[in-house]
Amino acid sequence: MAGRWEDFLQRMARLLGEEVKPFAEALKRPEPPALRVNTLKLLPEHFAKRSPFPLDPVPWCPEGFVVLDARARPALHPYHVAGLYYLQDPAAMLAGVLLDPQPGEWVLDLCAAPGGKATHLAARMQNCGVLVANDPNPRRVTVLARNLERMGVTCAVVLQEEPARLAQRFAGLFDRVLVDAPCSGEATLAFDPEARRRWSPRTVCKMAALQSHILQHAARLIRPGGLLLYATCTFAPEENEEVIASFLRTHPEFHLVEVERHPLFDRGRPEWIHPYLPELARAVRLWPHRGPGKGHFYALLQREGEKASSHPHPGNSLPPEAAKAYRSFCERHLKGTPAEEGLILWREGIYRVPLPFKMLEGLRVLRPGWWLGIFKQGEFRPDHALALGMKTKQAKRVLSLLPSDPRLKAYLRGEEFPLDAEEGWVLIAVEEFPLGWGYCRQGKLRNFYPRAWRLPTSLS
Ligand SMILES: C[S@@+](CC[C@H](N)C(=O)[O-])C[C@H]1O[C@@H](n2cnc3c(N)ncnc32)[C@H](O)[C@@H]1O
Repeated sequence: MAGRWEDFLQRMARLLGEEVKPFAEALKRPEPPALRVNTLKLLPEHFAKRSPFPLDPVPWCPEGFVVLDARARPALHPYHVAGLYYLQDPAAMLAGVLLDPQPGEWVLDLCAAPGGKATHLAARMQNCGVLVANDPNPRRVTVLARNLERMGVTCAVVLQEEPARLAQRFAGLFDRVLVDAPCSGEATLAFDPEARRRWSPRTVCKMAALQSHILQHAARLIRPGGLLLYATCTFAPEENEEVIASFLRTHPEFHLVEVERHPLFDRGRPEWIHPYLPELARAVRLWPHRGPGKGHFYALLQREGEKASSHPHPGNSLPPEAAKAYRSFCERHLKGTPAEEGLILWREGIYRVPLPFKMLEGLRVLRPGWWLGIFKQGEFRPDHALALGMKTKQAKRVLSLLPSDPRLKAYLRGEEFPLDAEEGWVLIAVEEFPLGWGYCRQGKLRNFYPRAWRLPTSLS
């Protein structure tokens, strides 16, 4: 671990003095897993009652808990695939709390993959409004789409774009924007050899330039009076206070917002940069040696002015044959239609879009909205995202399994099993939480659990 780790600690010692010792120890200590309960599925207090693991609340996030049993493997529990929680560093949970998006708003997560913070934003919005979740990295954006799906997010558009292209298309439209910027990742240096290999003082400078570039485009996306949250998981003042100071110099229409402070929050450090800008103290620093998590920097900015106009509504453009097939599926298998407005047909998929589809023309779109199903040869076949975005009480036929039921693991491994039921689609659930679809025919359940999500057979 020598070399870059030592260089990093020397830099930090110049800032922190004696405090660098507990800081370095905390960075090296293995962190217990932490999870954020998905309030789209259940309330934190209800989860706490049924949790298979002992939990300790995260002090600044009502949905967040640290798992107290070091042997627990929450990623392998069926509640995880059912989207009841997202495994997330406690320090990262503060983004959703500080930005605090409201139902009905238009929210943009500009650097969203793999989706820890985006899924939190959607839950705070109660799936109501528009969440544009964007990441330019093609591999990471696929994981982002999958995580949004697993968590039952139905208000998201997933894009793979450069911030400049979004700024041209959506200028001044968003109520809140999150820039969880790519950074030198100093919070991960102790346990991530790849982050250590990449880290150097030059990387810090390069990342600072990229962060300023992203922020500049983010600023154009915010409506008057809207909020912009800047976040990093790194400690270097060059990537934190300096980026914000230079942003404020070139964007006088923004100011730093004083956030409600928890005793474990440290303030931003104006004294670590030149020229001295006292309001930088309004930023928040979380340190690994002072509370749970590996540390983060946050700065909440507000654009001056008042909201001027309301947001455009999506229209319906579903061709009649596709609409007929979708309705006939809903009549036969569901109690009502989960989505009536904003229906479109795009690349054989029927989606519920949260904004006018023409606003997405020419952009690299992964998901224009909630994927309801495929329309092919006159038939509608439900998609996995439909299952995860609905409630079991909305389906006519549900196979509800306990976590200990061997059929549950068989389902997650993609296996078929006998089922004595009428022919048709069955919503498979762990207790009352949907996991996916099966199709029952001739006493057997055909498995429609997506291949990419299946448990390896070795995990029996
Ligand atoms: C810190 S990670 C985001 C983590 C994510 N917000 C979460 O909570 O799961 C930073 C992300 O920025 C993306 N990124 C890299 N360059 C970018 C750019 N020029 N514009 C926007 N995002 C970028 C990376 O692909 C990466 O996924």
